[in-house]
Amino acid sequence: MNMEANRIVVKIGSSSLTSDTGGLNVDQMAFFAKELASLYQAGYQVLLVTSGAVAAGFTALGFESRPKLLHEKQASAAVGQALLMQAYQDKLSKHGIGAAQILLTRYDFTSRQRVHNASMTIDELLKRGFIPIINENDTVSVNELKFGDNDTLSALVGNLVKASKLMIITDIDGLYTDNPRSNPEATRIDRVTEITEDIYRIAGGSGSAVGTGGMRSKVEAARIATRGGVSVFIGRVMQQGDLLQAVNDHGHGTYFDPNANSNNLSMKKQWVGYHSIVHGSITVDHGAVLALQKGGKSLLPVGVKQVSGEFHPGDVVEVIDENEVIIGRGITNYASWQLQAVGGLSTDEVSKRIEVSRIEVIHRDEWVTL
Ligand SMILES: Nc1ncnc2c1ncn2[C@@H]1O[C@H](COP(=O)(O)OP(=O)(O)O)[C@@H](O)[C@H]1O
Ligand SMILES: N[C@@H](CCC(=O)OP(=O)(O)O)C(=O)O
Repeated sequence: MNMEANRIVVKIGSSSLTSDTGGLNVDQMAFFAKELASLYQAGYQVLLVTSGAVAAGFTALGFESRPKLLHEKQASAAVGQALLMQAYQDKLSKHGIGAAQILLTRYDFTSRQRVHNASMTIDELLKRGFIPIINENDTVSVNELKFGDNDTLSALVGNLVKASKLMIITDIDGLYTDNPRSNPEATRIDRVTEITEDIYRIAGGSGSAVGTGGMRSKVEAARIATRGGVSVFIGRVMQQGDLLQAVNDHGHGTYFDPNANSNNLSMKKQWVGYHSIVHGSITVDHGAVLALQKGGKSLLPVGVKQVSGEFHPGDVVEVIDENEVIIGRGITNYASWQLQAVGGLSTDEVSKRIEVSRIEVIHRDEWVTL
């Protein structure tokens, strides 16, 4: 087993750690600490992505239910994050394991230098036998509190550390054909080999009273992680030993196979596809869509129909088809004004009109299909 094959990212949602009325469920925290310890003792390097700061903190601040306003949630997280870490440190120490806090924002992932630094810190902690405990830096992170995206965060972390598995632990034993809370006829899907539009559709909207992401954001996380070559489990861990069993493919939940074509996306492609800031968009014709999606080809000016936003060579742009569906992202070699002038023209025509360092609008090595 190489180092990365040994790495497991476990994501635990608010609903598993806190009560519906807020506040930490200390017994649950002790239970999860034991479950994490069992992975650790089995020889895995364990990383935890935990939610629960807002849910842990809002009652202490005097709110009766999860607050709605951003600054109220941020204040709750400031209180709750400390409680959360204190509880993890306390419970993990009973198993002789040290806990380290890492708070990240989506913005941190947009900088390759910050990503690199986070990755080096994590490596060092793992080398020294600590469990990195990661949460969104809620007090400064606007997007997280708007979208409750710790599911996405766990996928980004899984890809960043090249984990072999991402275990998304929630209050339900997997993805069902419909929300089982509203439809008792719904049945569980045990394995997903490809995340299709249908899978998204059945994942529906957001979930419990304390959580925010719901099943949809978990499926989205599964898509990002499987795309990066990471196997994903979404499910429930209730009895002692369940987590290790789930890691060993016998869990109560849904397994998502890693994308066979992912070839473990390089750090650069991961950054382009999932972390970078998009500066504009390029609409392309049907032929270009096929060339990019199926043919593994570069985007040439001839396929460009429309350009929006202002961007420069080296910026990341989104590519959309004529129905405005996003098909991927890549690094552009053209400025937006250049592309506006030569979109739709043949390569010969382009070189007669403007000077660019590379004739491809987006080179296939700098392209990620989404
Ligand atoms: N198709 C589905 N299958 C399973 N759960 C679903 C589905 N659609 C919606 N849900 C809801 O998603 C919830 C889990 O999401 P959430 O409450 O955000 O959990 P967490 O706090 O663990 O992130 C479930 O409790 C369930 O109500
Ligand atoms: N970072 C936030 C996560 C918010 C949240 O509820 O997320 P989740 O339970 O994963 O849907 C927190 O710690 O409260």
